This record gives sequence, C-alpha cells and structure tokens, in this order.
Amino acid sequence: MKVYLDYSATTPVKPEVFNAMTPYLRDYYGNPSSLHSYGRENKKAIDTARDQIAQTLKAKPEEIFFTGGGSEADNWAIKGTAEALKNKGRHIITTSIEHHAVLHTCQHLEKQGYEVTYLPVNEEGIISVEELKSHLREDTILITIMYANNEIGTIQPIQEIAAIAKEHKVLFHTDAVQAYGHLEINTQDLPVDMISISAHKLYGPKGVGALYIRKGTRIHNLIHGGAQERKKRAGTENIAGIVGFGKAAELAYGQLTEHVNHLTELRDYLLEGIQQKIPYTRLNGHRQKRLPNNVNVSFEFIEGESMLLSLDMVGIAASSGSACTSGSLDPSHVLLSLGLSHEMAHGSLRLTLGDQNTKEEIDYVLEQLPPIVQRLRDMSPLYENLKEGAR
Ligand SMILES: Cc1ncc(COP(=O)(O)O)c(C=O)c1O
Ligand code: FES
Repeated sequence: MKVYLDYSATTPVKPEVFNAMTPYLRDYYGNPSSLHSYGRENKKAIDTARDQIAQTLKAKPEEIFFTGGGSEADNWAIKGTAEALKNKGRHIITTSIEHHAVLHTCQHLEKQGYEVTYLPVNEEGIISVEELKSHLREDTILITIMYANNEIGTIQPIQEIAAIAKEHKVLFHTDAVQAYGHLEINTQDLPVDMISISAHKLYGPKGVGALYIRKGTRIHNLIHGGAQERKKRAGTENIAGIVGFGKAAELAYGQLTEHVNHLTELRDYLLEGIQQKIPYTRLNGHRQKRLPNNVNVSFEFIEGESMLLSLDMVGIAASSGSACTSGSLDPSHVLLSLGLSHEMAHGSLRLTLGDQNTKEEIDYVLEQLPPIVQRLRDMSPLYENLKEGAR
C-alpha cells in the first residue's frame, strides 16, 4: 500500500484543475498584454481566475495580485512595505515560528538596518496578544504573523491581531499559505492589509500564488519590469498556472465544509490511534486550534530520520522537523520555539492529510507505525535506561 501523508508539503493537482489548465498550455498561447484576439482570450482567463480567488476571500478582484508562489508573496509583502514606509519607521513584528519565506526576509531586512521583534509562542505554539501589544512602538510599520503554521498546524488569534494592528494603524500581513483552502478567510470581517496564498497547497499547480493587497495599502514593487498586474508585478503571466489556481480555489471553497469534516475526522482518528498505541508520545501544537489536516507528534527516544526511512519502506510518505530531512543542520525552529528539547524535536513526525486519504489508509499507518517506533526505541540507549530505571 502507498499512503501519501505530506499534503502540507504539497498536493497533487486535481483532475478538474488539470483539465482547466491544459488548453492554456496547448492552444491558447497569446501574450495577455497583446491587443489581438490571441492575447485578449488569455487576459480574459486571468481575469476569471482573479474573480474566482477574490470571491473566496470576499475581496475585490483588483486586490488580488498573482505571484510566482507563496514565498514571493511573503517577500513582496514584507520588503515592499519596508521600503514604502522606511521614512515612517523601521520596526517590524513577527513570530519565531514563521515559515522561512518570512523569517529569512526579516533577517535580510535586519541587515539593512531594520529592527525585527520575533514574538515567542507558548508551548502550544500560540502567541500572546498582550505581548504583541507591549512590543508596538511609534516606529512599528508592519506586523507579519502567519495564519496557521505549516509544521504544527497551530492557528493564531488572527482576528485579535488584526484588530490591534488596525487600532494602532500598523499594517498587518498574514502568511495564509497553509490556512487557505482549510479555513474561511473573509477580508470584509478581518481587517488585514495583505495575505499570502499559494496554489500548490490546495490541489493547484506549483509556482503560482497571490498576494491580496487591500485597496489603499502603500507597498513598493518587488519585481520591476512590464506593466502586468496593474503595474505592480512585472513579468508575462503564468497563464495556465493562474487558471489552475483559480479553479483550485473555486473547488476548495465550494466544498470547504465537506473537505474539512472529512479531514478532521481522519486527523482525530489518526491522532487518537497513535496516542493509544504508542507510549511516550507528545502532540506538538494546540489540540483544538489547529489545521484540520495536521498531526505532529514527537516520540521520545528516537530519531525522526530513521523513522521517515522506515515509513517510506512500507510506502508511507511523511515528514519531520529533523535535520536530516530539511537538509539543514538544525532541528526545526518551530519545535524548539515550543520549548521542546533537541531530542524531542528530532523525534518528531508530521503527518498531513488530504482529500484522497481514506480510513483504510489510516488503519494501515496505525498498524505500521507502532512496531517501527518500538524497533527504533529498542536500539536507543536512552530507552534502555528508562526501562532499567523502571525495573
Ligand atoms: C506557511 C508557508 N508559507 C510560505 C510557503 C511558501 O510557499 P511556496 O512554496 O508557494 O513558495 C509555504 C510552503 O511551504 C508555507 O507552508
Ligand atoms: S533526525 Fe537525524 S539528526 Fe536529527
């Protein structure tokens, strides 16, 4: 059996999305900036996708700007604001658990003379809004806090954060790459200025995303060149990608409740099964305030890398916050921010569900995982000590 449980890394393109895209790779090749019919057809297709995405966010179509993915949207929101407001102030507030697209952008700005406050999170991965308030300064120009975390699925108190930002007249950007397609995001109720989203997390193609920019928000361009995207983001459009993104967004929000119910049921079944069958397990993140598709657990006394390889051998694709999988030398900054020891951070397993997963697949995982964990623990000297202590 093969079970894909890494939907937060990326999702497969849905057949309907693929079908919507193919004509734009095969037949309609005009440049949307051209005035002839070849171009006009494609301009229309982009406008349709823009409408589809605007509707899911209850936004105006002219507030949606297509980008080359979530990372670009994050870079644009942060660098574009920093540059536009540099005479007003140079202080930015973010959190210690952001995606690297946000963290590394902030670190880049620090080198340019900006000051960045990285808010800590509690052991469930949530920031304190009181603490956020206490860090606001005269020269704070931007708050950038993710909607939901990609590793532990934790959902931040976005409504409260947005209200604080508005009250203090500070711009608020949220990286909603993981939340989009799982949670309702209504820009009419939520006073947010910028939102990053990405197509490949909701069954759309990779390499296309968008930045929602509320009308009237001051932001400089990131990509300079032609007059595309109302002169805000240059470059001949990725038409097929944009069409696919529009279709994927429409489908995701058309079936949101069913999708979320399906995921939540499987998630809880998986999590409860793991907790029941495997002792010395810790759930990372908040039990309720979490994405419907995220299970992130740490198993004491084992290494995440060996666990992933063993799972892969029995056909289960998962991920972990460990050094070996991410190709970096450090364990996950998110798990360390929760206060986990390096050992526990290394023993973490992220299982993220998607629309194709079934209860049979979860049963298979619940059958395969416990002996794998046990086998790895049997090889661990720390576990040996624990058993001896218990004797
Ligand atoms: C929270 C978050 N932000 C940003 C990104 C980057 O998006 P993209 O892969 O489209 O550049 C990701 C994807 O891994 C993510 O999970
Ligand atoms: S999981 Fe391999 S070094 Fe941490």
